[in-house]
Amino acid sequence: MNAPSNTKILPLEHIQAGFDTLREVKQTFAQRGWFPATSGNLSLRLSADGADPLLVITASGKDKSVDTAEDFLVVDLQGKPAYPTHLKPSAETLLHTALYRRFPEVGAVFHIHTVANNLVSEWAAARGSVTFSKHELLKALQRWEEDAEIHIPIVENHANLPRLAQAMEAVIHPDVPAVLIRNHGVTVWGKSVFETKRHLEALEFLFEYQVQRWMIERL
Ligand SMILES: CSCCC(=O)C(=O)COP(=O)(O)O
Ligand SMILES: [Zn+2]
Repeated sequence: MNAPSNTKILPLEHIQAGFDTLREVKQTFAQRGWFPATSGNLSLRLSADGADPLLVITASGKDKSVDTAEDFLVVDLQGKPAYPTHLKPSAETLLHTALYRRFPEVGAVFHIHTVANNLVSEWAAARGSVTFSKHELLKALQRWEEDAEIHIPIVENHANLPRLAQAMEAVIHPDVPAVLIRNHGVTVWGKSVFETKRHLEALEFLFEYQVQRWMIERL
């Protein structure tokens, strides 16, 4: 772990457990090719009850398919490192902190770039959202009704991160745990690492389904 031994912010074991948890997720997603070209970022809240305003987040610009001692750091809800470190938090930390501030129950936020999520975000950008209905996997997003549907909002890919965070904050809905960023990727959240991973897997399934469906329809 890259935290100095005199860290007073939380028990070191607690921080180490957060690093270990995110490392497992990082390895799983890397094996799926979900972090091309250093893209993607992961974070979790360092307390089960939301009392501690500290997060573990991936360091910026790392090859996320490789494990090193410098993959994660701890930041506060403003995205500032919680202890002196040469590591830089993810360039997209503001997107994570905006979600933790807005939803005290959010325990983890994941962001990945895939061809499928980029294609869907581009295809539906003019509408401002993409809708999925009557899919079994909507249950993984807490939609249990037979005629369930979900609208995933899409924002433009502003290069200015505070602007991108603002755009995302303007469209997030408490019942829809994801935002697509046009030709960039998807940011997904949930109450726990388990729930956020389930949300992301369900959404990536739906994005791939959509892309393959267009291909079939054009045959
Ligand atoms: C080459 S990826 C461009 C930045 C990005 O979109 C991303 O998800 C990764 O940024 P980070 O600073 O978290 O490594
Ligand atoms: Zn990104």
